[in-house]
Amino acid sequence: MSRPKRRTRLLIADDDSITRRVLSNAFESAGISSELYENGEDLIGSIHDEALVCLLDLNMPGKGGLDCLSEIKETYPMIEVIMLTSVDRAAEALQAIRNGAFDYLTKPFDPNELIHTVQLAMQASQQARENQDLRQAISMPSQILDVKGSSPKMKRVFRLLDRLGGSEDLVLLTGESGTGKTLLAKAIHQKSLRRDAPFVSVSCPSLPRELLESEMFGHEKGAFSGAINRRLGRADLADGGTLFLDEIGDIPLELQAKLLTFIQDKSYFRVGGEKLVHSDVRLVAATNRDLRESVEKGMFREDLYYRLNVLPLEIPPLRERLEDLPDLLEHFVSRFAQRQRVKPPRVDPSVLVKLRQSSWPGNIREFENVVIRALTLREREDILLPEDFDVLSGVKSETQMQDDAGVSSLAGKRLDEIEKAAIEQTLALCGNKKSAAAKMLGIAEKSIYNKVKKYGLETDEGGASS
Ligand SMILES: Nc1ncnc2c1ncn2[C@@H]1O[C@H](COP(=O)(O)OP(=O)(O)OP(=O)(O)O)[C@@H](O)[C@H]1O
Repeated sequence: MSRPKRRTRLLIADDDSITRRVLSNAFESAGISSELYENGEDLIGSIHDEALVCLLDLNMPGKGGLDCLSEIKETYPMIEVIMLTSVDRAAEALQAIRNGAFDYLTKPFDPNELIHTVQLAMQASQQARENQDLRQAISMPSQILDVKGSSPKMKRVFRLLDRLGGSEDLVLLTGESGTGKTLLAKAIHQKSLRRDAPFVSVSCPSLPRELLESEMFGHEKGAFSGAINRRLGRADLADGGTLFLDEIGDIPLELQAKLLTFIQDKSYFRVGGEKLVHSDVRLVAATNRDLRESVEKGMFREDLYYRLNVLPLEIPPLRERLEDLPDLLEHFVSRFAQRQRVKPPRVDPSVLVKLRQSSWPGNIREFENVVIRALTLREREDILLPEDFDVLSGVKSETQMQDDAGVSSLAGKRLDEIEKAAIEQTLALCGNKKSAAAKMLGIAEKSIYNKVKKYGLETDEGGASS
């Protein structure tokens, strides 16, 4: 899978060709490529949302720098604009700052100042985008959640869920990967009085400790190199709603004390901050680890374990509730058809007989993926047949990498190629959930993030929240 080529991040408009050349050479030598335009109209006509910074000559014929600035800020508020001007027009440059420009530079340019200012503006723009991404990670609970299942084990879960929804207490969801903990966390939120406020999730193991702390609790400007602005954390963003702490069993030991205080008082310090911040959140946590065992191994604080374990809710693995398969199958078939805007195919009764034969180690996530694959590749439009699921065994043997045929076909291959293919296929099987894929592959979640980066397997998966 090759990544799309990144578009140029710095756009420059100046009607003077010598200035354009000087600027372009200076940035080139600093490793920053730029796009050059002779006037403001051309720059505005070519601007794109991957641009981080625009350098605009204040005094261009036609559309001047100030006009361009207001158009850019209106359409792309996160692109930073730096004005280029002569010393005698400083008053106009100040007006530009008041209108939202990041800074201004006077001709002749000092190359170091030029590059430094552009780098700062690029960081600021990137930071603004990250903050926006963070806001988008908040899923407003507008859709009705379809939690399926009619097995006695799921009926018990639903009964408990009804009782828990009304309470404000922390709920701990436990269960294997793919059993539906995230979906149930959202259901708990929807059943609560906080349902119209945000549901915000944070995935504990996907980031190194420092970043995770900043992701959860935010940071103040200057907290560490690169922290050029205050950044809100997920705890801030969940104010009034529910904060879902996914994979809490993987939270680094050094952060557990801060989390304990947060759970008890709902207050915290942003990284580098001195003011105690309060957020009115309801907490739901999830783990697929045995936390008791982690406590015994010294990897999890005992006080935090007791604090979390007040309202535990165990979600059973799919193999213990195969009675749910018909409901789940019908659900995924009709959802698939809805999304494709087609009539759902009939399901041959022997499909279920076949599906019952698996133990579904990847639980509902695996089941969902298998059903979607079968629907996509099915022979006949009007009916889903057991043969359409033959791909099922193929997928399994690839991911388990256990069967002899698989092993012999690997002989002589480069190890990194095998690793890349294994990761790619397992991610596909797990709906691009890195945590689930890491578990299946028996590697730490941090490693899968590193390897995905190394092999260029980045996808559109829901960032830190998944
Ligand atoms: N009871 C259910 N009814 C319908 N869909 C379900 C049900 N349970 C899970 N799913 C679907 O299965 C997929 C996996 O569920 P989810 O992400 O909630 O699992 P999880 O336990 O949080 O996994 P992980 O531990 O790996 O994060 C999702 O697409 C979810 O919508």
